[in-house]
Amino acid sequence: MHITLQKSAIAKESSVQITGSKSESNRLLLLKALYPTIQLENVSNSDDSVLMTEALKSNSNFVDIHHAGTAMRFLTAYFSIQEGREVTLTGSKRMTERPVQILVEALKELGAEISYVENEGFPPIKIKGKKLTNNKVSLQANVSSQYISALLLIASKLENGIELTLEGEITSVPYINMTLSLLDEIGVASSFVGNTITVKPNPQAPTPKTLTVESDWSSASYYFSIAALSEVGTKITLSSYKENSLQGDSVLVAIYKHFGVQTSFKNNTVVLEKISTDLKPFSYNLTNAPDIAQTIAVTCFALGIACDLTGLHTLKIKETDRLVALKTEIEKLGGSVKITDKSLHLSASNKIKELVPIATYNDHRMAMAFAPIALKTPIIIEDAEVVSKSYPTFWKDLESIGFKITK
Ligand SMILES: O=C(O)C1=C[C@@H](OP(=O)(O)O)[C@@H](O)[C@H](O)C1
Ligand SMILES: C=C(OP(=O)(O)O)C(=O)O
Repeated sequence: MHITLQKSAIAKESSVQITGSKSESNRLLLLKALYPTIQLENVSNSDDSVLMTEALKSNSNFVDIHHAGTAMRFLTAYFSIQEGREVTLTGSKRMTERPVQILVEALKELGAEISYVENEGFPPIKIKGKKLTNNKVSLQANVSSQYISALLLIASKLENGIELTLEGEITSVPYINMTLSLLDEIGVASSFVGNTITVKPNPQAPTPKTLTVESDWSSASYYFSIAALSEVGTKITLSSYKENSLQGDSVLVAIYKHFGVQTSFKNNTVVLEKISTDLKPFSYNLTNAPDIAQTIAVTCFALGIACDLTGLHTLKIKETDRLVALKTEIEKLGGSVKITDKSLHLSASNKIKELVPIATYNDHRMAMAFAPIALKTPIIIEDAEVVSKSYPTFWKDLESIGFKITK
């Protein structure tokens, strides 16, 4: 479904309720499968979390998790410890191009039995669930933190826990800390010192406990962008958020100050207010928050300012090669972008072409990141339904704050 976003202006004051964090949800869903006394509230309604829930419930020996990267990596670890079960785990065509070798090798070091069904290093994989008896493992930490979180999520169910040595520069660190914090909330002890993470064994179910998932900060990023492109005085209230988030993408609060957006926290909500139009070029290293790269690049383009984004080495193996996708689509709109395999440079420009069809490459974040352009000029978003990977009600929520959308 291709949609057209007419040139829009949003209400002076508006509010949106955003679904739970998909990262927190997919961790907690797995932990709930391991420790059923946990209860969850505000679980994400994203496709990725629905797929995770279904995969954990299913007794089938064939599990397809479509485009869900965290589900692919977390379930690889989960099925490795389901003694006596054999599962073939696969996903979309793109998923069969997203590497899992580092995780598979680490699990094998712990004693897992996993084989590749088609291409060495990539899904589909066949997992024979076993009791894993080793507890020491080292792995390369600069490709995806999801491999590390996957190991940590099952660690407390291993006889001797885990002692994990991280090699090389550690990428997406806040996601590792999120995993450890959630383990802590259910009573699993861990430490992260230098490049070593230790998780203590804990076979016991925690005393019944309800955990409330904070809403998704990556989804909130599109509203930061909308606020940045709106008139001074525009206010958007998002719920349910807290000031001390486990989600690294909450760094948006600091980043969007640069684009004139002031953020305040009030009773589980976050209020974004556009307060100034003083604009300067922007530089930032996004190693800790890769999922907001597209949002920021498009904000800068729409504001007409130059930006230098670094630390983007993980973008090439996400839903699509996001560096190439950003360059291609921003240039269709009239911008000028230079990329390497880990950085993006956008030149300042002051014209945006009208009614350009933006390709989304099965990537929810391409669709959502480009939508705020409609505040400047009409735009077409192709295959707009991709947003359901993380934020199924995105278009409805945009309409509710004043975007004019036609099919
Ligand atoms: O653990 C997680 O929930 C995630 C980790 C990040 O991946 P990488 O560590 O591969 O960068 C992030 O991009 C992804 O959307 C979610
Ligand atoms: C990269 C993402 O997800 P995943 O790796 O879980 O597919 C994302 O949501 O931006």
